[in-house]
Amino acid sequence: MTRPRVAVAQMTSIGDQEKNFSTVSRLCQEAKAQACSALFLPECVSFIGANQEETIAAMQPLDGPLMTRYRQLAQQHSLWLSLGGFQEQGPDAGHLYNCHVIVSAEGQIQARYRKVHLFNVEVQNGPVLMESRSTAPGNELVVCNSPAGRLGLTVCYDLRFPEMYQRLVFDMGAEILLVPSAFTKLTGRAHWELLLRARAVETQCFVIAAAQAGVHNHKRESYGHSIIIDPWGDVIAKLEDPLATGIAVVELDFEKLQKVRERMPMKEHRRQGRISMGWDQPATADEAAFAPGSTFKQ
Ligand SMILES: O=C(O)CNC(=O)[C@H](CS)NC(=O)CCC(=O)C(=O)O
Repeated sequence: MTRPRVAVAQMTSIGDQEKNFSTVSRLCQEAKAQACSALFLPECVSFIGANQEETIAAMQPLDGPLMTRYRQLAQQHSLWLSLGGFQEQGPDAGHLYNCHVIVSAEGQIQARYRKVHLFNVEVQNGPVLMESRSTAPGNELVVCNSPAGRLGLTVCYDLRFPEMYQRLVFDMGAEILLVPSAFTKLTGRAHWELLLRARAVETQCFVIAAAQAGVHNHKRESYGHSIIIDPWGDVIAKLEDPLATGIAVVELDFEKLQKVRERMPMKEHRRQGRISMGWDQPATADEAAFAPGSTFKQ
């Protein structure tokens, strides 16, 4: 059985697309030097602005010059890239999509997922983040085949909405759940690893979570702790320094995934759609919350 070798990245994006691009370029070299077939990068990989105006000014369509350069980078290194969050030109001049893009080793866009759950939260003793002021939500679930396995795409705050992961895995066949993030320091300390391991255990999937780390500007600081978890919930890779820029490399053991799923066949045991909202209510059909939008192309 195959054991795809993959890398999870960690970085500190800033308000300078050129500098972030050269950081990613360096991380690609490292991943290639360690014989990886795929590199997973965090949310806001190409840019983190100091305010919403800067972020809006950074947005580009996926066929624009910046994404074209990231596609060339993937091709040059013959490496699959998960660009965990790209400021994609949105539905109007004041809104972008927080877009997770998968690029193949040939430099083709294989899938794009627009973040569904937007982070409008006043973190206690932390920042006030109102993502929906500048970001329009997506409304499609996306899975995508890759040499590493079948990927389920999500972004950051989505992590707190487990029903989405259930559908990506049990209805759409994902084997690796991606959660590229820019978690705040405070919420990260409290919930990051707990939630990620829970998603891995309850879906029997690998979870790959590339994180933004450290100080981006005078207002933003991220928790770091990029991590890869296996389908039993074991942590199999993390950055030695939870705030450093770099990668952690691991081989994904699909035999273990198969064993975990065989020994506890949760997909078969699932009774979604056969339970009612009360003892005196009839069981109703499972209503689709999202339109499945698989962009699987292979
Ligand atoms: O603002 C941008 O440039 C890009 N978007 C983000 O960084 C988003 C929204 S502010 N961050 C999160 O979702 C953090 C979630 C989080 O920390 C939690 O769930 O606890």
